[in-house]
Amino acid sequence: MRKVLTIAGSDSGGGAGIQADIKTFQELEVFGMSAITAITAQNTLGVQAVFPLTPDAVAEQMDSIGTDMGTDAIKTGMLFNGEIIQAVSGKIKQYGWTNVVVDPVMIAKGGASLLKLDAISALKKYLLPISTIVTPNIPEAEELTSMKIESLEDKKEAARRLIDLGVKNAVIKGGHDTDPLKSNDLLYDGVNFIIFESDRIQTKNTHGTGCTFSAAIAAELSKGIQIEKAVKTAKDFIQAAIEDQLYIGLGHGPTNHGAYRKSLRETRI
Ligand SMILES: Nc1ncnc2c1ncn2[C@@H]1O[C@H](COP(=O)(O)OP(=O)(O)OP(=O)(O)O)[C@@H](O)[C@H]1O
Ligand SMILES: Cc1ncc(CO)c(N)n1
Repeated sequence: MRKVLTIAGSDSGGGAGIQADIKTFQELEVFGMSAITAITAQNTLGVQAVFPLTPDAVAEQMDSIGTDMGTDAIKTGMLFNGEIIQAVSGKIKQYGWTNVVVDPVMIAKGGASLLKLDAISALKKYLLPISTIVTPNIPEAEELTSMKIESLEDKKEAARRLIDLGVKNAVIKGGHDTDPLKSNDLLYDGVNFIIFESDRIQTKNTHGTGCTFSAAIAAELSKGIQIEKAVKTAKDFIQAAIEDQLYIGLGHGPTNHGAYRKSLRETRI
């Protein structure tokens, strides 16, 4: 069985972070492992508290995996500060790990900061150059590229700038797009632009969509699947998860991680 490591924050509410990643790995039939960067006290209403771990604590978790089990792919989520980013990048290099998916998590839906502002430069300097794919939403892509994104042309220019930072592929997600009917994602591999179209689902229950999407890409890459196909599966996975609503909590509820596999079973019958 292929193994995938998530390096991310814990979401007590179970919809985002480590919890979303492990559920996604399980559904896509890969063996999930974790290195926790921070513990958040969080629910569908927002983030009540953040308790970061030390860079050494993160590095030791990665050593535990590196010296025994190894991994076929990695996904990074909430990294919180520059010191953790440096520790994570150093360990990825030390173990020569490939298939590195970086979800540059910055701000939670309720506005809480999950990455210190001064850590953005560390992300660009240490992590993006050793990444296979980066998966920003629109505000994150704007931060990383220092430009405003208001059109498809802007998205393409931002994707080009991300590749210039050393990452091999970039997918700019459409969840925060102003288009009321579509939530399209744009993939750029340094040569071609590919648009992954989907209808925008009218719902407030989109907590953890970005975590789930990037975890699904990592799961597929661990199986040796090519980037374009991995992103397509991730897109189908998140579309199914948002569509099959759970109505948990009073705020932005989680998505249903079991929906994609359920839909595959139903089409087989
Ligand atoms: N309402 C929606 N309908 C359909 N797809 C959506 C919707 N909202 C988000 N998506 C899809 O979910 C994925 C994640 O995108 P999004 O831009 O929401 O990420 P994010 O802001 O990083 O998520 P989060 O911070 O909640 O984890 C993308 O594939 C996007 O197109
Ligand atoms: C722990 C954690 N990681 C990522 C996100 C972004 O969705 C969140 N809300 N919480």
